[in-house]
Amino acid sequence: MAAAIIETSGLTRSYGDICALKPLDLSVPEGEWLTVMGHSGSGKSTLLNLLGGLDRPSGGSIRVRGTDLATLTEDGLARFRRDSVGIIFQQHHLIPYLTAVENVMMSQYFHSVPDEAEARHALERVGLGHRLKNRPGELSGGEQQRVCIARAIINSPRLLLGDEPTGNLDHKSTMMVMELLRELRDEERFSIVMVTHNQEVAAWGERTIHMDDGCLVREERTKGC
Ligand SMILES: Nc1ncnc2c1ncn2[C@@H]1O[C@H](COP(=O)(O)OP(=O)(O)OP(=O)(O)O)[C@@H](O)[C@H]1O
Repeated sequence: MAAAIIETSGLTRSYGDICALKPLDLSVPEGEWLTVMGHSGSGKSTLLNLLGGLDRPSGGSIRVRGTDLATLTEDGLARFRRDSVGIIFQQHHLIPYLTAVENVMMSQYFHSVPDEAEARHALERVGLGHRLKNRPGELSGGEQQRVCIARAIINSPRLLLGDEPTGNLDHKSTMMVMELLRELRDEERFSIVMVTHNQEVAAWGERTIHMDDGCLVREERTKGC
């Protein structure tokens, strides 16, 4: 059995008197593709934000590759986000007046040093070698999401988090993005945790957990890709 990349114990998150995440024990083996499903408001984004070090737990522990995120300082958490995770959201959050390659270089700037050749290479890997100089408004929704994937993988993260990354895409673009994620994951062997409402998207993962009212209520093995 592979070592765990994620290990949570009694993990909780409350916002005032709203308990968005109730004590959660979750273990994700290195290399697993895990899907998170559940109704709106069931705590999926709350969990993903905690795993990505974008938010801090109210209680319990959360270890990613052995590091207890609750013990990190703000700087330590920023380093964790920079070095260990890549995150893709439903909204692409690209800078509208920068080209595709400049958008990827902007994220390199926060990681280390912008390197245009490396940014071009990342865009070529996601099939956008011919759209390097286009701005987000000139790209389709699927292409914009591929820029986001290039941006998320530029630093070779061990964990890729997706919060409804295909939520705004039509079926064809969704399948292209999923195929791309599968290829990249086969090459890089990173782990994936992906929130989705789409059963077809969930089938690409190896395990699905179902959330309801802040609790993990059920899990199942899925087909995998
Ligand atoms: N910053 C916040 N402040 C207050 N309440 C919040 C905050 N973030 C989330 N919540 C509440 O926590 C609960 C879980 O929210 P969360 O966003 O995790 O749900 P979700 O399953 O991702 O929903 P959706 O599918 O609609 O995105 C909800 O009741 C939500 O209103």
